[in-house]
Amino acid sequence: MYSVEFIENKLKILDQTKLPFVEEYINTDDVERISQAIEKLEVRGAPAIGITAAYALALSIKNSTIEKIKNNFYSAVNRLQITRPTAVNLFYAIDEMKKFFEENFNKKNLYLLLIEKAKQIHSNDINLCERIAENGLSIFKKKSNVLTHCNTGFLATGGNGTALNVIKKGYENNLIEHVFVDETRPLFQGSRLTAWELEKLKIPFTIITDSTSAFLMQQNKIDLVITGADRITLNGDSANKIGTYNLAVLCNYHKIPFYIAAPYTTIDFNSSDKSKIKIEERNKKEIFKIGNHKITKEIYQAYAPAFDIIPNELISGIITDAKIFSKPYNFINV
Ligand SMILES: CSC[C@H]1O[C@H](OP(=O)(O)O)[C@H](O)[C@@H]1O
Repeated sequence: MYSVEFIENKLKILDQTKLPFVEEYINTDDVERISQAIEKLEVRGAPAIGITAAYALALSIKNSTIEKIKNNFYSAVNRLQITRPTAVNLFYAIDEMKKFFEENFNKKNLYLLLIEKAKQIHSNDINLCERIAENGLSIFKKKSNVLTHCNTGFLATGGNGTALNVIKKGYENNLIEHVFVDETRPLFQGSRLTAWELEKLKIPFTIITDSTSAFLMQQNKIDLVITGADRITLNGDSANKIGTYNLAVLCNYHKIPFYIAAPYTTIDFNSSDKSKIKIEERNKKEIFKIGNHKITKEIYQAYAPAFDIIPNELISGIITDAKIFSKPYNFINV
């Protein structure tokens, strides 16, 4: 299974808002519909939205006349660029596709070439996921109880995932005792998506509320924490799902290793530190409801940042496709 697949000249998106109860797909070749799928988190996860954008850019010229190719392509660039601001993988993929478009603009079969480029970005991520998982094995000093936050499995990537793929590989090597899964409010990527993936993988897990992690740490029930990232700056400051900073601070207090797993496509080589990271702010209504069920009055004030920032000093190691980086982090020459 994949979060997204390119089949019969359309993008097939597994609608993650319907999981874990319904496996329903969005089949489309329309850039606007794909952009909305990213904004509504029907497809989500830093690498997955980059891959999705790459296919969308190829599809943007699928039925173009020669005269309209440039306008259609760059309109799609502009539309996709404003979908979600934090995951740098989105902008990495857009830049890769733009460069390829400009280099091959005069070629007759440009649409097919762009599709092949998008497929290359997709298959590259499949490979990066596996290398992250292999590199991550060394973080397990014994059979461990692991806590993770949000969703970082195949639903969030083009392959088998980042942090959740490290957990998968660890389990396959008899290094995982149990996985604690933060539900991850307000959109429940943990209790809906990570739980669904771990069920499929037959890995033992327990869902907890986001506020339970501290109590588990206090009882010495967590051996390590591993999460993903949406943007990592050159000095290792990292943005990830809201609530990750809480975990990093707790790990520091309880002397529990805190790891981040991410491919190089999540490293922002243009940003020196956390001051440069733009945090997506979502509609406050996402806090006021669970699914379609309202839980309080929408007239109330609320604040819904989708991510927070983990300063590099709280990160025990950053597991990438190249290796595990340690402090002091410096990704300039990666
Ligand atoms: C492997 S990247 C997963 C990353 O993306 C998630 O954010 P969202 O669900 O809003 O796309 C979360 O930050 C995960 O760590």
